[in-house]
Amino acid sequence: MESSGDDSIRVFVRVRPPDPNLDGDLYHAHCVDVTSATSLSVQSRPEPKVFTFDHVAGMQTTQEDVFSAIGRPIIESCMCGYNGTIFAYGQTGSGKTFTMIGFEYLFSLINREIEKCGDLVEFLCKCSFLEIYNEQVFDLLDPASSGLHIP
Ligand SMILES: Nc1ncnc2c1ncn2[C@@H]1O[C@H](COP(=O)(O)OP(=O)(O)OP(=O)(O)O)[C@@H](O)[C@H]1O
Repeated sequence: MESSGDDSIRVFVRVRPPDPNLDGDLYHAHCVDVTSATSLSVQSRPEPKVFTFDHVAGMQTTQEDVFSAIGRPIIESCMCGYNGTIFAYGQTGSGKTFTMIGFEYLFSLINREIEKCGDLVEFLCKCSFLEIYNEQVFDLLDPASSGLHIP
């Protein structure tokens, strides 16, 4: 999801390629077709169901493509003082972690600002990894975490 510009929430779908370890028929079986840059169709009877989103990225999409479409605009608007959230949602193994990893661009923009402004600016970056599983929130950076309380 992307929050920036005119729309407060944007929904971006990434269709992941099949696991290369799957054997023959399973590898080639699929039930989702990307029909345009904003729609996909899911096989169902009697006819496929079409869903539309702000953006649909097919199996060939690279990390760079996803980053340009989602990460870069959010990071740039954060550097202008706006709040931004990228939230990955999907079933186990659907590629949330794979898609979200990589923070270098944010740090390169911070370094650029520091070089420009020196001591006049200060940046604070915090990072947390949380998992919501079976309606419980886990801190993935704290192995002792056993379900965080939400007030
Ligand atoms: N677009 C992709 N292209 C190639 N491999 C992918 C892609 N997306 C995910 N994978 C691979 O699929 C596996 C599962 O992905 P990942 O761990 O990111 O899923 P997840 O949604 O974070 O799962 P979980 O909810 O269980 O943590 C990993 O081995 C990852 O490398």
